Amino acid sequence: MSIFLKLGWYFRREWKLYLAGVIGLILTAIIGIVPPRIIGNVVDGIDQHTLTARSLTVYLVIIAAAAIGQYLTRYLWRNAIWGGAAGLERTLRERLFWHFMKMDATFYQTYRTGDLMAHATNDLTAIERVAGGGILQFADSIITGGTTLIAMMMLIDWRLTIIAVVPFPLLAVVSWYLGQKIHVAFRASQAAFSRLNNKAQESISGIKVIKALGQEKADVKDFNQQIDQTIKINRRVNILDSLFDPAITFIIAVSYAATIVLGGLYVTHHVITIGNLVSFITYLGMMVWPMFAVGMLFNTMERGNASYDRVMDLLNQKSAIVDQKHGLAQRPTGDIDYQVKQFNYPNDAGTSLRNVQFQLKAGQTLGIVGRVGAGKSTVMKLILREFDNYDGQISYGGHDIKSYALDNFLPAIGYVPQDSFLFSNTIRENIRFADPTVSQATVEAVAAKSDLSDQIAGMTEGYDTQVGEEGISLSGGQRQRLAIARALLINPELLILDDALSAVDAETEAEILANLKAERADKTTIIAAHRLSSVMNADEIIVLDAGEVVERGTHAELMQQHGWYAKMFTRQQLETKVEGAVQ
Ligand SMILES: Nc1ncnc2c1ncn2[C@@H]1O[C@H](COP(=O)(O)OP(=O)(O)OP(=O)(O)O)[C@@H](O)[C@H]1O
Repeated sequence: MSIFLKLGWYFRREWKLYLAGVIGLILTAIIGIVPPRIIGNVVDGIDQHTLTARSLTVYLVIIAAAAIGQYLTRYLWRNAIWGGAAGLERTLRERLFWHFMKMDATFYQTYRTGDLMAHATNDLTAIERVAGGGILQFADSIITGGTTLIAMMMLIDWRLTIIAVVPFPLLAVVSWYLGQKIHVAFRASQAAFSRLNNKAQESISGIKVIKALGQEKADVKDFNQQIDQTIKINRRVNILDSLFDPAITFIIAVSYAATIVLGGLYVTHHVITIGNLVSFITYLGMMVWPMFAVGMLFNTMERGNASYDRVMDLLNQKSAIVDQKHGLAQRPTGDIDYQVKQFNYPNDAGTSLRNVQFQLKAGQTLGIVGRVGAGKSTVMKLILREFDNYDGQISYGGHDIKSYALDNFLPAIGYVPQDSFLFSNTIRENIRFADPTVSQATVEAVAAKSDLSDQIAGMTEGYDTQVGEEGISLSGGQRQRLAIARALLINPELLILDDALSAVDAETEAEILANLKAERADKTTIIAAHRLSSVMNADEIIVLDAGEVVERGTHAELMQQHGWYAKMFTRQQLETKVEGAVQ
């Protein structure tokens, strides 16, 4: 029953719809009493030779009117209750999707995509069933069952009714007992489905790697094991499910047997007429569905309850990134002051950044270099507010970045990581993703700055070329350039290129960087790169090692320090020369 309380907020919101549904159900139940009673009268009329053509016609008209009445009332409740269920599904889907949009990087590190998809599909369906089928089963078992019972008692015989309902409490006990077990089993089954979903999602996304490493068989074996495990867990739900129906059938059979024995005795002793007994047995037949409804209701509620708890577990997860209620509503501009004393990734004991400090005037360029895993991306992630749990302060335009409203802060930053996500859409739509209303001329201008125009011109479909899922039909370099064009479209105050030109050749990279310098004279840029020539023109370069700044200065200053930068730069220059000579 608790799921109805948990969904109380929705039923209160949609009370008019549900009231209409319940009224429809009550009317359907009341009208449903009429035909069996009429049939009983007809039987008595035949038995007592009192049935006339006129009374038969009246009976037929009443039955026809009852049928038409039920047609209308059924239409009323179906529309109302199924409409209500669809509304709940919509509300929960929207809420969950919005929640996904707001959650932080830690959330996505904790939950896997397949798991989240399972919550958004199977679990929401189970909850929706409570507001549709569940309400119907609840109302049916109480309204139809109750009305029929009253009719049996008032219109036929109360003693016979009591005998017929003696086995009913057994149904409540069985339903309650199995319902409890189903709750636990169904939660486990949904969790198993999540794992399976996740496995399928990961295997499909990673199919190229699986094939390249010849792991198809091993992966199929792993998948089969997960299927077996899921089926094993589901089997328990099925067993519990299949215990319901026979229990109900058994209880009904006992009721019928008792009714026929006692009813037969009453007829022979003239306590009730044969017509009454026929009506009574028809009413008892009408009790079958409400009794099944009781069983199904427990089942629906427990499934809905288990799924509701799972979805609520997700919705109750709070993002660690707090968007200030009355955050600064302005676009960040001006100088950046980065002062991070220490940063550890959540759930990671190691320190990822220590004493990283730099100041960047509006329009300047900062280069960040260092070996693999030195902390270059981490420096950027803190500016992008992926994590807020650092010791220190990062200011933009004189204000702590945490004091800006996220909706104003993030759109001012153009972030291009090494592997940008592209949507399965056309090149044009990917470029103007941040503003689908911009003109073709604007799209072409940013494509030109990213040195992508010639490449697009060479494609048969040009800007209408579909890039495929995650941009699969483009080369690595084309994907990177498209991502840069997409970031440039918003003319960001701060452009962050996180190894975003690693897949293009040095010459093209130099061209793109020159374009950016010319176009973005008053805008700030941060470039992290492994190829040191990418940052040699920066106003300041910092060299990171194990999360700490070990060298800093301009290119010329760093070359004079004869440290990691100077050594690396010389080596890379030599490699370029050797490559050039070989070609
Ligand atoms: N989400 C995360 N959770 C825990 N640790 C992380 C996370 N992301 C990165 N790290 C760790 O933080 C350290 C710095 O990683 P980061 O990605 O900043 O390095 P990087 O210098 O950008 O490396 P690369 O040159 O390979 O891109 C690494 O040791 C990495 O394992």
